[in-house]
Amino acid sequence: QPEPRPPKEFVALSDVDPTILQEMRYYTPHNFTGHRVEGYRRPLCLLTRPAAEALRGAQRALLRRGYGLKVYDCYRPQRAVDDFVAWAKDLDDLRMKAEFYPRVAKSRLFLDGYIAEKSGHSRGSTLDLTIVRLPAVPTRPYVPGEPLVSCYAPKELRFPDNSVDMGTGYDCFDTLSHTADPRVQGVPRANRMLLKSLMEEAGFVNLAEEWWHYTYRAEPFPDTYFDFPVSRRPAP
Ligand SMILES: C[C@@H](N)C(=O)N[C@H](C)C(=O)O
Ligand SMILES: [Zn+2]
Repeated sequence: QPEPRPPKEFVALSDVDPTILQEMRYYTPHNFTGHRVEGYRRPLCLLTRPAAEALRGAQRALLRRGYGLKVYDCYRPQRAVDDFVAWAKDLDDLRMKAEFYPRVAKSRLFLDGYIAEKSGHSRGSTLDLTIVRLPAVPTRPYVPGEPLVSCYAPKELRFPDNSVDMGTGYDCFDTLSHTADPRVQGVPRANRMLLKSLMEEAGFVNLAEEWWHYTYRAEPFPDTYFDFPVSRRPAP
């Protein structure tokens, strides 16, 4: 049985805006599961065309200020979500807890809204992203088994990320990641609010539990959860 390919309404973000940086975490073991997630065949950001074009608008506004966007996750196949669900059932696998959910019980991650069994990402118009000061400083790869540092430690102690300081790292499952958490003040709060205002201006809506998660309001597939793997469309 041949694998389903991306429908024609989906584009590679790099074809729409090659200036947006990409660090596709679920293609790598540097994520809350500690393994490459099912369905990520390539380190690619796929989105529906309207969402990608709207994102290009936000990027243009940011480039004028000497900053740019970096995406961590875009379209996420349902099989990847199912992989998250299977991982969550194994309560003994706490490999990545010390970095990604030090204060939250693994059994609470779905209940507390940090991961969804039916995710907007699978509809193709949701993405996780941050802001990077340009020129972007190169980052190093994560080495499986290396000592982990909490995602809410001060930025200089966390795993290196060329993102501006958002108060926590990406996929930090903690109330400190709630976009409007009052304990986050000063520069990190201003950075979150800059991302929020840019993204809202471009037509996206934020998830209150995660400063990095946005959905395009006028998404073309509001009821469809796709399951094709992350790979390029064949050339026509
Ligand atoms: C897992 C995290 N990056 C995320 O996207 N969470 C939301 C709730 C989702 O799974 O849709
Ligand atoms: Zn997300």
